[in-house]
Amino acid sequence: MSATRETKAATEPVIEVRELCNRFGDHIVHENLELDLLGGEILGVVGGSGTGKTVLLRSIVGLITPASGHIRVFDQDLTQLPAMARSRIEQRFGVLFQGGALFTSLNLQENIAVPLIEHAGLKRPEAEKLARMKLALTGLSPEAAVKYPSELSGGMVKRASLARALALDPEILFLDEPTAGLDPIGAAAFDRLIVTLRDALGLTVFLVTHDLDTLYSTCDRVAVLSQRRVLVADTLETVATMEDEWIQDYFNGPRGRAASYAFMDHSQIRNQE
Ligand SMILES: Nc1ncnc2c1ncn2[C@@H]1O[C@H](COP(=O)(O)OP(=O)(O)OP(=O)(O)O)[C@@H](O)[C@H]1O
Repeated sequence: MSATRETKAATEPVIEVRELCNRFGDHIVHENLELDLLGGEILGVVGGSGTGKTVLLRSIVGLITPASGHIRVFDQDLTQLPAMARSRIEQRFGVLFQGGALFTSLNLQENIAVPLIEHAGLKRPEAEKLARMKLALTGLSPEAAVKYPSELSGGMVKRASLARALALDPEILFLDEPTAGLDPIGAAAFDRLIVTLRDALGLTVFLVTHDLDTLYSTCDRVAVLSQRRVLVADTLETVATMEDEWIQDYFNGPRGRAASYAFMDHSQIRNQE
């Protein structure tokens, strides 16, 4: 856990994934995968390329139907629910996809107004007013609200996409590689924004990332995907000491050590010197 911010105690699981199997033809991605997401936590999901992090996220949010297994959210098994009931639960999710997935033909406030009109039944002027508030929440100015995605920097696109993910006041936020493509300063600012929003809005966050700085600066726990399952889900300190080749290369290779050192508090650094 980062020494730079206070840990908010995670409580009961809000998502329980059990015996999850996903396959594409002969290619088995997950086999009896088990994972809990605890209320109020930021859970980092890491693993080598192709280990199925995005497939796991997409299975939970309902974009992939698993071959078998159970995904219990707020004590209801999504794999057993009729479509309407499932959709009601999914409306409590906000998702930031890789690349942002904004509509290129709409400006930012129109983009964020779409879910407010479609799912919350708001009229366009109210929806766009609320959209501007959501944009402000993610640090974007009123001037940015009338810009089109092509007119924005990568960091602004990420913030706007986050504003859209927050449009319907979700309880659980899913982020797929939120800092990919951002420069280190933009990425660090985005990391801080995630923690601030989690604390201010009481969110629970499922965060897929390769970014070690993001893990150290935001996550309460880390889940490592390997060999078609979750190898371990625990605090960074515990995970980083596990005797597993990928974990050791990732957390204790040069980049991992640099990230860990950067987020240690100074007394820990002094004790090591
Ligand atoms: N729609 C699909 N059809 C066929 N195979 C798929 C599909 N979606 C994902 N896969 C395969 O499932 C595996 C896991 O993909 P996934 O995108 O979840 O990996 P990942 O861990 O998120 O990787 P990365 O870190 O590179 O983004 C990959 O081998 C991928 O090719």
